[in-house]
Amino acid sequence: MSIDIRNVSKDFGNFHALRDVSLEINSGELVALLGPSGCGKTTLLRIIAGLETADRGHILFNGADTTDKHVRERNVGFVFQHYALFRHMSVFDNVAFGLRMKPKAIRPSEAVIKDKVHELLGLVQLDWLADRYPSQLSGGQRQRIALARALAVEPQVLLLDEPFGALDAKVRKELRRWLRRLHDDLHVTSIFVTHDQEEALEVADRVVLMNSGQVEQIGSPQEVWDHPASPFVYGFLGDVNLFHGRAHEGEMLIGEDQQGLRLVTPEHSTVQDSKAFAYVRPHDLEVQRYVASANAAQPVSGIVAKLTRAMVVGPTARLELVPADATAAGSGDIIEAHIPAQLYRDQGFQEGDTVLLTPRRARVFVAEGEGI
Ligand SMILES: Nc1ncnc2c1ncn2[C@@H]1O[C@H](COP(=O)(O)OP(=O)(O)OP(=O)(O)O)[C@@H](O)[C@H]1O
Repeated sequence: MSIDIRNVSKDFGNFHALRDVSLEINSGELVALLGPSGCGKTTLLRIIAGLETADRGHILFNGADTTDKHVRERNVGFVFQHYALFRHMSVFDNVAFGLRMKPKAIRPSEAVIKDKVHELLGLVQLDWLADRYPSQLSGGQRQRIALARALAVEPQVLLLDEPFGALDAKVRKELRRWLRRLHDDLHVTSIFVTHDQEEALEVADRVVLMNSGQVEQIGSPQEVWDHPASPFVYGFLGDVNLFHGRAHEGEMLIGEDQQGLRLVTPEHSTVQDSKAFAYVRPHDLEVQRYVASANAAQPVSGIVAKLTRAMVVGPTARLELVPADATAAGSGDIIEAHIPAQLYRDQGFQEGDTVLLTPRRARVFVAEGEGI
């Protein structure tokens, strides 16, 4: 089932929870809605489900408007962060619930229900827990049972709202791999809400980045990671350093003229002396020992910084640095660089060293309203 979200807006009083959101989800796709707390992810999910109505816009399932369709007619399965299992029912009865609630005319026989429930419990690999009660399950097991229950009525759309949000990091990781495999087997059109970028990038076919009720970018995990469309997306997807400077005719200067760094930005070739920001991921910063030139007038091509802290655990050395020229980074900002631990040892770096930082890759954004 394809889902077409067309120009959906929703206000709560004076607050704009969703502003003109449009999005097309292909049949069988697994899409992640990703964004910070309060950006409108759950509201959008609830509107798709029919639990909430949009003030403006439409939701189409397979091209047909759902506006007048009750939540029960939409054939949607849900899984929420807080396991909504019935505490007084066994695992078996929880999974059977949706089937037993069907109108008599289409309700399967108890024998068919039994087979179906065991098939679903097998699918989520928990058949051996059929007789237990929810209180006797781990958090991860409860979420898998919640998913089995949602799948029991063969929904055409599966909506998952932070399904693994309450679980610890290790279980979350296991479950998201498991969810991906399950989706590859079943191909139910699924929308997955999360504020965890790693989760979204690992699980989804496409990621929808939301901010303040709007869609900032839609793309495959690779696309949004490699080509963030806005400073917000860059900052939201992973660690990033922000450098301040000015852009002019295809070049950005970070820091003071003689002690700064020039970045070539052909995409801003028409910009005239505008405030600009460069985003650089910690692993895209090259770190070298700094040797001051005897000729003070000779320009330095890089950012001179002091290594204030080094965490060398495992294969990566995570370095915290403070720029010598405070105008290069935001005032008081620490620069983060990640280099191979072996390189750190080979170079004999130590806390307190002065080093030269040069970005291998940077993304420059010109301040809004300035430049072209
Ligand atoms: N029924 C409501 N009445 C008033 N405001 C609401 C209501 N539901 C949501 N909001 C507000 O709308 C905004 C978006 O809420 P929503 O739950 O969609 O965000 P979210 O992106 O899912 O956040 P989180 O990750 O914290 O769950 C929030 O500021 C929230 O306070």
